[in-house]
Amino acid sequence: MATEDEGKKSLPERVKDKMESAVTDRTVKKQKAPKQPKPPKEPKNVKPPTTKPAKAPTTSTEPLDPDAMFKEGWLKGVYAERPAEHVFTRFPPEPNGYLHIGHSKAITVNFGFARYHGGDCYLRFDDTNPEAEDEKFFVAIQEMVAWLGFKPYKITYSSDNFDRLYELAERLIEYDGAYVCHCTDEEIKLQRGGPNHGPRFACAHRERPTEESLAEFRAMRDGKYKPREAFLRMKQNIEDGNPQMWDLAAYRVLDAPHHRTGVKWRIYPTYDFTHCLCDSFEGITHSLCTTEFLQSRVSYEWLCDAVKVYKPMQREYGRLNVTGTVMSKRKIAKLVELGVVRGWDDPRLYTLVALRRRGIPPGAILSFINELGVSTALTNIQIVRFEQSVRKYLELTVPRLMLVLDPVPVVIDNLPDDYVEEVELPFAPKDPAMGSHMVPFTKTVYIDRSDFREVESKDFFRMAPGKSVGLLKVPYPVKATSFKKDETSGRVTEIHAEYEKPPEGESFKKPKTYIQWVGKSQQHGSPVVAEARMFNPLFKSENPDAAGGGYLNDIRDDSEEIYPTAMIETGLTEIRRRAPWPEEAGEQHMEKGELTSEHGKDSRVPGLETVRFQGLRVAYFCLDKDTTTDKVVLNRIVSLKEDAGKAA
Ligand SMILES: Nc1ncnc2c1ncn2[C@@H]1O[C@H](COP(=O)(O)OP(=O)(O)OP(=O)(O)O)[C@@H](O)[C@H]1O
Ligand SMILES: NC(=O)CC[C@H](N)C(=O)O
Repeated sequence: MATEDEGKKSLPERVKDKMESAVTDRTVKKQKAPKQPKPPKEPKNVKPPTTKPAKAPTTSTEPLDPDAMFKEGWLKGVYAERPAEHVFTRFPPEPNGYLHIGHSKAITVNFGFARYHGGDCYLRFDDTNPEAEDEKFFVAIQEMVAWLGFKPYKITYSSDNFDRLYELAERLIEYDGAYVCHCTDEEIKLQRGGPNHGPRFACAHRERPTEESLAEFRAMRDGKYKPREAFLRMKQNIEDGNPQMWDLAAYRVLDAPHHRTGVKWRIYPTYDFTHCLCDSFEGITHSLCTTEFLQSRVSYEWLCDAVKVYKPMQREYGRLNVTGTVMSKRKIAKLVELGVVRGWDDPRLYTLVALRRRGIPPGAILSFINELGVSTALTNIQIVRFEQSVRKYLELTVPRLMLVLDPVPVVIDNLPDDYVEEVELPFAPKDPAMGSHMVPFTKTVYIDRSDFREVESKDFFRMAPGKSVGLLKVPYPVKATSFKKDETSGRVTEIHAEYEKPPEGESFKKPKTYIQWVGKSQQHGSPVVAEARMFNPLFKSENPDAAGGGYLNDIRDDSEEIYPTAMIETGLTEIRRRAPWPEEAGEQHMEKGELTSEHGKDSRVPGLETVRFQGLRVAYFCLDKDTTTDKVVLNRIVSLKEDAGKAA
């Protein structure tokens, strides 16, 4: 039976310790400072950031130092530029969709950076676009941050600052840093100049008196204008080569109630006006975002200076993009609408809810991001590389048991009808500390159809008539003697065999191969019958969007293969009881009842996807949320080897 020796840590626990130390307080380098945000001191010597990414091991199975991405490379350089006493970062999603795998990089970078430096990270909902926002996304985003093992210092909303932002907008007008403009989109396009439009030029509104702009801005606020009839523009520097300085919009009129402020506002601040100021209000020391905001850094700094507030430091890292899939909200919505996938959490998608449902442990995602390292370069990663990283993580962590996907009964004729021999199976052959469990070896056992051949051949070492094969952990081999077939389908329905127990004192020839099996014993509750869902990539090509006819024409027919009568041995009961085994940072959070969404029936109970195991010789699996008291449903997390998973 499984040992529960608390004093001595098992291999997975040690591995987990190593991998999770990025998300626990144990490795925090400094004592936590008081939690009041305060502007940091400027560094005396500003060193340029290095763009060397943390080194990822290519062949080693040793887990990488979980803090590598902060200790080395670009993020090390970012800290060196501003070695703040108390680091404050923020993760600022727009609450307009489900997070995807790319966001896990942003979460790990921001929360992880703060934690590594003994600081804090805000979860700030960037909710300045009421037309696209929805309550369900607020919950889903919080849940994903917790699932990855992070706890926000505070959950804030850009909209919390609407009053303060409005005041600063008036101040900016008074400082002659903004004006109310009535130009149309077409006029603005012309003003911006370019090859077909001639030189850049300012519009007439730019020079209107500040009192007039102030009055017009108040009129915008009070409902005088309809959307697009007026907007507040920052008076930046249209001579600058950077388009982010060409008098960007600061406020626009919108006819949409806001989920938090209701109908109080008719004008809403833009991203360019809001983001840097919210960063400033929260005392953010390092505002880490993706490289598409590189040019925005100039307007970010300009605005903080223009309204004379504390200026955080924005730095930009490369996005994480997974190829061979689609991540755009609109495209995923279409797949859901057309019924190509089961929902936003379909295990073939790369949303975080989908990865969770597929059984990917949160620690495997953190470890993957850490392996990739952070630099300013865009990271394009193939699905197979992600899966390889997950496989490596699971290999070191989850328990094993026996499962047959497509079972065929083997009747061992020379055993008595009621024969039951309890056979001990370790949960992790290389790690005795994970313990073992007993499985019933019986007169009828089930093996996988692929492990039997009707005609034996020299190069086949599994079960065939006249050939001996080992059943994992069963003391002696079995030899197939005959088999029955269904004449219509041509499928083998039953195999007969002999147990090759030698006479007392005689030795026996060890078989070349051992195969997995599941015993048949009602008394032991064996087998457990399950529907196994085997997932392959959803798309045929690396770039589904470029496929002829677009991504909808690139969908594989075999992206999901179902084995309706897979069989699992009794070890599942213990793995279920102990789940999550090993414990995962974010999944522990769930047990503490910190989540609020509808995930599972009771969000305080770890989800079914935390019941993970390696089906020996088959693949890594978890329980799917479709599992009920009457039916077990399995998801294949990843195959055991890369090739098996790629079979197209
Ligand atoms: N692929 C990605 N890789 C790394 N970080 C990302 C990625 N996508 C978004 N982020 C970052 O996550 C944070 C919050 O994202 P937000 O939801 O506002 O982004 P987005 O760009 O709208 O995402 P989407 O890809 O869904 O359009 C931002 O700081 C953003 O830069
Ligand atoms: N600076 C940022 O991180 C940008 C966040 C913002 N919510 C966006 O993606 O548009």
